[in-house]
Amino acid sequence: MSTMLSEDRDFNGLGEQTTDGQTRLTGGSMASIPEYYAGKNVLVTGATGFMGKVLVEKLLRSCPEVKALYLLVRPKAGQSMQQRVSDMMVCRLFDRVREDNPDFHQKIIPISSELTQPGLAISPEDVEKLSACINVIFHCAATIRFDEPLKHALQLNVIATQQLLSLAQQMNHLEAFIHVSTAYANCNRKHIDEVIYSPPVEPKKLIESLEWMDDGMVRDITARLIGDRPNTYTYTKALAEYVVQQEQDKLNIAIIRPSIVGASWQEPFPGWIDNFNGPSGIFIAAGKGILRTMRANNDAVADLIPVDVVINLTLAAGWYTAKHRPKPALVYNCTTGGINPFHWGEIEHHVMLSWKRNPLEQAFRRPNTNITSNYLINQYWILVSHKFPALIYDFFLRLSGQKPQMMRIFNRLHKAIGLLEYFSSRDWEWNSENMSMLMSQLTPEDRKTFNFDVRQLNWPEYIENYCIGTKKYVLNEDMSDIPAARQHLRKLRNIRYTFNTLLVVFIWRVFIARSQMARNIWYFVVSLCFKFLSYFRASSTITN
Ligand SMILES: CCCCCCCCCCCCCCCCCC(=O)SCCNC(=O)CCNC(=O)[C@H](O)C(C)(C)COP(=O)(O)OP(=O)(O)OC[C@H]1O[C@@H](n2cnc3c(N)ncnc32)[C@H](O)[C@@H]1OP(=O)(O)O
Ligand SMILES: NC(=O)C1=CN([C@@H]2O[C@H](COP(=O)(O)OP(=O)(O)OC[C@H]3O[C@@H](n4cnc5c(N)ncnc54)[C@H](OP(=O)(O)O)[C@@H]3O)[C@@H](O)[C@H]2O)C=CC1
Repeated sequence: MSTMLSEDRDFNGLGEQTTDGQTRLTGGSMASIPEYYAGKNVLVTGATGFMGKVLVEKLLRSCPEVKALYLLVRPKAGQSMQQRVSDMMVCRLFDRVREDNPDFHQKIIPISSELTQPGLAISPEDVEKLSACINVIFHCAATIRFDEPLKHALQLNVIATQQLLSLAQQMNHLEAFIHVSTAYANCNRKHIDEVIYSPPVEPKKLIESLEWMDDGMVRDITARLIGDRPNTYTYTKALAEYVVQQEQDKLNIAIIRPSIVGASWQEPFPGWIDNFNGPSGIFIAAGKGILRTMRANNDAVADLIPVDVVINLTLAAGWYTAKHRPKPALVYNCTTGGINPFHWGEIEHHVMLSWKRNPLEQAFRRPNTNITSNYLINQYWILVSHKFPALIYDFFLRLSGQKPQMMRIFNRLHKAIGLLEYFSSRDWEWNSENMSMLMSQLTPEDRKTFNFDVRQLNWPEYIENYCIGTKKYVLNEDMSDIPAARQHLRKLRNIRYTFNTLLVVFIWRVFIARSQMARNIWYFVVSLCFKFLSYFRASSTITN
């Protein structure tokens, strides 16, 4: 890989590598990223998802001469694919593109596709159209659920990728195929290089075996199959990388491996986020005062990466792959830990600070989350700070004739944090040399427009914008309501003080009623207080 890199660096804008490994001199300086995408037809899968949307927006905004974006979209939840794409384009994420070019939607061509179906359920006419015009593919679609049944995860993350690769081979003008993987595809290793590791099993054999098994049988063998990986997601993403690698002789391929993708850092505006995945749901649950404890290692690196950084790198990788056609295919570990590390303990601190400054509306309790790596301590706080308040709250809901709901919310939260704990309790080392190499290949202008230099990332500022982003864009809360949210937190504090005082008095009353010793202590403390009071009164009378 390192030989490959140095060879690539030598091109430095002077030549291109052809598919048969020959270097063809182009004799001039290399086109910038926007110049490269000008006039190109780009195919995007997963465009309605978190990262796909940001990719579409950035491509339209920073490469305004791109010819067309073909989006593979399925109808969902009673909405046609056309309706879904129209809804996507009116969302706030596209405000800046809309300002620059109100007609940007004309460049977007939705193609009906259900990736889990044979042939991706693309009509023959559309296949013909795509085969004739597509220049670059960005494959973002995947199931990212950690509890996905193996068969479905395999269908979408592996088989659909295989089918897309077959389609790509029919495309006459394809210059680059960019596959979005995850930095955790090989999370069973501590140190992860920018190489494709041997798959845990030959994907073809697994696909054939699972074909005849019913869901129950697959469920029974899933744990054995995934082995030391935590879920079917990371397992199938590892298989998908291998499947992509198999085609590297026929296509110009790159694999992007982002770590934990968070809200945007700078673009299109700081803090943009639209989902509860990964840390976002945790931050929100902490801000609402629901999450009080979670298992995480304070000193482990929290490898968050802003979504705009990932997308800038992905677009740059598309440009580089098309121009240089590196063989073997390059893998880009898109991570922050080795360059600008930040730890879960620091994240906790800054998230709490941020919620103090910009509280969420209608919090259940005052935000106060603590992370611990100790299982027993965590279980204790779950009982005291999650289950006990939930029981009391549900009891009052029942008394007032309403349906109890808090315990149900906590059960869902516990399921979610149970699935995330694996990632917050360990740390990994990723080699990210290719990210640095790619940066060195950009023109100074592209380095600004497609910035993925995470050395400049100021974590406290980023975390604050991230929390504000979840408030504004996920929960649709208004920033002007912050004074009311603060007032609500003060009310909660007073309720808590009153509750604690009543609890102490109650417990003490029970003790006094039952124990002579408790009564003696009580009389002793009360008489001591009286003595102090009369001493202070006497001394203040003398000084007056
Ligand atoms: C404060 C300090 C803290 C510091 C420590 C922080 C530690 C953080 C650790 C984060 C580690 C993240 C690691 C990720 C690593 C892999 C990265 C990737 O490659 S891949 C990327 C990572 N991949 C992932 O992150 C996927 C992980 N997620 C999953 O696998 C599943 O969501 C699930 C199994 C957790 C829940 O399944 P299920 O119970 O079936 O629930 P559904 O999903 O069906 O959602 C139902 C509805 O609830 C909504 N909602 C959801 N959450 C929340 C919330 N917290 N609240 C409120 N609402 C929430 C949801 O929007 C939906 O609404 P609607 O659409 O119905 O209106
Ligand atoms: N988010 C993260 O933290 C990370 C994500 N990644 C990778 O980045 C990529 C994008 O992730 P992200 O944007 O967060 O994921 P999302 O869940 O937000 O988006 C997934 C996309 O895939 C599409 N999709 C899912 N199933 C099908 C199907 N059967 N047919 C057609 N389209 C389908 C979804 O479409 P629909 O709207 O119709 O459901 C959606 O557009 C994935 O490959 C993921 O592995 C890697 C590291 C971290």
